[in-house]
Amino acid sequence: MGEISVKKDISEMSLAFVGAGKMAQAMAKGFLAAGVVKADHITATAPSCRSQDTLEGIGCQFTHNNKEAVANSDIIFLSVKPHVLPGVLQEIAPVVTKRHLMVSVAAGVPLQFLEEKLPPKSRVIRVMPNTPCVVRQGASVYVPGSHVEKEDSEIIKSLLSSLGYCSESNEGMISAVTGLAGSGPAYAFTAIDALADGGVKMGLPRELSIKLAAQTLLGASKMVLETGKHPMQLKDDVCSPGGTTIYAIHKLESGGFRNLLIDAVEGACLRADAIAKKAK
Ligand SMILES: NC(=O)C1=CN([C@@H]2O[C@H](COP(=O)(O)OP(=O)(O)OC[C@H]3O[C@@H](n4cnc5c(N)ncnc54)[C@H](O)[C@@H]3O)[C@@H](O)[C@H]2O)C=CC1
Ligand SMILES: O=C(O)[C@@H]1CCC=N1
Repeated sequence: MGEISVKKDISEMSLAFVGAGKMAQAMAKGFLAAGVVKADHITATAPSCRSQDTLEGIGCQFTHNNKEAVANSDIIFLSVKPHVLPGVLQEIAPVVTKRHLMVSVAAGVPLQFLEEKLPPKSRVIRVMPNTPCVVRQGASVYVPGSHVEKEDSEIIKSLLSSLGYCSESNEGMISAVTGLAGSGPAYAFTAIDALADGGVKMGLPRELSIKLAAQTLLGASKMVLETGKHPMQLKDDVCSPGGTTIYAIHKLESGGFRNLLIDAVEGACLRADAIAKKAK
């Protein structure tokens, strides 16, 4: 019953994205693809007109007026860059009321900072999404702030679940989530491009090479999620004794493949922590 009534409510709610860039567009398109929000219930704001055509093209409203967009909406996604957020919070704070559920997707900006810049008792949720939510294969985590009610969390969980995997977490984990899942699509895109380069080097046409690389990562990911088997067991199943794969794995290990990926997640996580320190 809870889920049905929450979904019914959401379809009547109005959403504003303050900041109309890549993350906002990915989420807006994902929500529309999922059918959880009506296009004309979404407004996005930005100082320039760069994303106006794209957003209006999918039926959303676009404006340069942050305060007006906030004042006229129920759920506000703060989707500007972290360094822009303090100024935006100062600008919109006078129009934020009990009506509003404020949702920040900004990497590294702590809940305490957000709550301090908004009126007392503002309902604030911190989310770390990723861009694959545009195809409803996102991976996101949300952390409720001090004044968030159970129904607020349910609404956000329902919205984010429509974009892919989502779970509630605590703020101590969010930098690590950022390093792994928020930034992670960029590692995967780089891996796909590099694998495709390998195919091209060995004579495959570029288009086929990219398709094979992307589908191979997609298939491997689905096997991990759907079989429940450990990734290393699945890896062993591909490595025939004395076969081709174990020669490739040896190359990857010699080049520090795992260390590099661990370093990548750590690097992004530490950067998120550094942004958080600056916000204090
Ligand atoms: N791109 C990604 O994969 C992810 C981004 N995020 C977070 O999402 C937020 C936005 O990132 P992106 O979309 O990548 O950046 P972006 O640069 O594509 O978008 C930022 C948007 O904010 C607008 N903007 C700038 N100043 C503004 C102001 N004063 N008022 C209203 N809008 C303003 C820009 O015109 C632009 O539309 C960041 O805080 C980032 O940490 C979180 C997870 C993943
Ligand atoms: O690179 C960034 O800072 C943002 C946050 C996570 C993914 N993109």
